[in-house]
Amino acid sequence: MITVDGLSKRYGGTLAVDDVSFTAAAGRVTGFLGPNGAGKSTTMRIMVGLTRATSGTATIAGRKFADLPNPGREVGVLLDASAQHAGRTGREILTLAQRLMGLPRTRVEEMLTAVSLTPDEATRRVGEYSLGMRQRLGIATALIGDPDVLILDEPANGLDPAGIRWMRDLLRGYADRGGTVLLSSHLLHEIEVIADDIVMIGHGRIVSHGAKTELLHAAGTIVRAVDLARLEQALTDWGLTANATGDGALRTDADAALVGTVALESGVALTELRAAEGAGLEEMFLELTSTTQREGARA
Ligand SMILES: Nc1ncnc2c1ncn2[C@@H]1O[C@H](COP(=O)(O)OP(=O)(O)OP(=O)(O)O)[C@@H](O)[C@H]1O
Repeated sequence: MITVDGLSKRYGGTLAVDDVSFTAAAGRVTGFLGPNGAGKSTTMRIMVGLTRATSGTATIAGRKFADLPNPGREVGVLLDASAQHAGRTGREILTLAQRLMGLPRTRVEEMLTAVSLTPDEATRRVGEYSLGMRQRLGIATALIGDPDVLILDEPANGLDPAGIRWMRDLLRGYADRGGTVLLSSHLLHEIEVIADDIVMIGHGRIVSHGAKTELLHAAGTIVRAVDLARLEQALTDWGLTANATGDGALRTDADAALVGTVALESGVALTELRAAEGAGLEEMFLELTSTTQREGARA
């Protein structure tokens, strides 16, 4: 289990991580989702002791990374697949990790097989690897010590759809055996496909956290009416919040039965009434992404 408690990181005038708290549970794949610059990498770097927090703590199974006696046996880490030594072969990189952690030599071949790097690929220098191959090698390095916890920053970058499916199955199996997985992505779809739980971060702050199924189903109701303005007024009069979706509908947090009752009482004819599956999470994420891009354009 990973526990992040009140974590903040300030770089000069930038509050990169702002009072972030969440847990990543054993047996679950937790997706850490946020647009570029949201604070994911900084949070993960703090978890593994590469960056010092301004305040707050991050612990793995109750201990700080620096206090773990043989960290690679407890936490598998992949922060930047391109940071591997370009002049070494894949097998050499895994052999170094195997020796450093005091593991049996057989682990190297086991890991090459687990991540589907062929014997030919294993003898090539990493400098010649595609990004997808580097990700596979990085995941092999993270897994070699048979740790209980995995921390992976954007591991799906550079993987093709088949590669993403492969990774999902690998992480699923790992979590089903009791492992804790925290993986980051700036793509909602990737997280939706892979994760059980989602922690969404924007501008350094957690904006949403929960089981994926709950987040996707807590999305409210989409409703259309012949007279949309009258329906919006009626919902507001009932103390409900209704927002225009931009394509001629309203989205409200009220359930469909309540929206139907309001419409009936107000004499408004509905043309559509349905649960807004997934839309809440997606809209929230799109909003975060667009504000980040607008700020990027201003900068
Ligand atoms: N070493 C640093 N010095 C100054 N500012 C930094 C440093 N590292 C990160 N930042 C800033 O902190 C904020 C969060 O960056 P971070 O890399 O954690 O985001 P991210 O969510 O991982 O984004 P990305 O997906 O683009 O890597 C950004 O505004 C970034 O510019």
